[in-house]
Amino acid sequence: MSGDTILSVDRLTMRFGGIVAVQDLSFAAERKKITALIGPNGAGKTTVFNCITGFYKPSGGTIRLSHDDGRTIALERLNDFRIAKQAKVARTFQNIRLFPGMTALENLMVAQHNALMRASGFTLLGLLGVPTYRDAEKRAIDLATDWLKRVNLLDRADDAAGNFAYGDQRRLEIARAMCTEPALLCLDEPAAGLNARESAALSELLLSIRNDGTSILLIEHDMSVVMEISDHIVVMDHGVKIAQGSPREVRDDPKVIAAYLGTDEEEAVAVMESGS
Ligand SMILES: Nc1ncnc2c1ncn2[C@@H]1O[C@H](COP(=O)(O)OP(=O)(O)OP(=O)(O)O)[C@@H](O)[C@H]1O
Repeated sequence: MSGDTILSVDRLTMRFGGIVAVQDLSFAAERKKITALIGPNGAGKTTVFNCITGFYKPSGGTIRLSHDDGRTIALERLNDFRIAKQAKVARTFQNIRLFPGMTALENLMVAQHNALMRASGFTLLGLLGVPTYRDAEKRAIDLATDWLKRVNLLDRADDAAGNFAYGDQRRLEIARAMCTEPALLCLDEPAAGLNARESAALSELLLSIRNDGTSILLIEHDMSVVMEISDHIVVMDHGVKIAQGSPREVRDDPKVIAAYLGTDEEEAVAVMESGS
């Protein structure tokens, strides 16, 4: 793995009975960059995410995460809880999974549960008053407040997340993932259901997260977002990688256009229009 690589996927294969959802897929994601995984419906993108984040145990291949302190973690051997905690990989889902009855602030505090429990020494006495716990709690509130500001939801900190507009929920979900202070942020279709103005705000938010030093792996169908913010794009079709490169390289690749044309004309037009 090179010094700049944070995630290295090597010959990843995932079978469901007779279905081969992902076959011998290899790619790398660079540190402090945005890597997009694109492809037509059913290409295998979410399956790759589920393997990286421990929701599926791959049928074959390796997934290595390298931290900037030199530690390398074999993700395919860990469950989802350990991948989040030890490897510091956070993810969002295609379908929003906030706690709808909790306030925006509470959603961001829950994300910091691990750090708070550590500070309590995992005891009730710790929770009740040890200074390290109080310091950790203040830090958690400060971090949550910072993120609410960054996603323009500070004035709604005390409102139930379930009452938020769709675009606001999407941004809150990203803020919640960022409150875990991830090394790698995996976003599964963050622009789904957003209007053009919300998509533009999302692009800006993701670029600012990258510029602050977090590596991002992105699945996205909205080509205006993908082409604008990605540093590197990996294209899948039918479970295999068919192309990779910069947005310009991928946009001009006839294999990519053919893959999109073969399945969904609207998506193909979107790919080509982003290039004009
Ligand atoms: N749990 C599962 N059991 C059986 N088949 C599955 C499972 N998950 C995914 N598949 C199959 O694997 C293939 C890839 O699906 P996947 O959801 O990874 O594609 P995708 O590229 O994310 O698609 P989309 O863009 O529509 O979300 C599909 O044929 C799908 O039906």
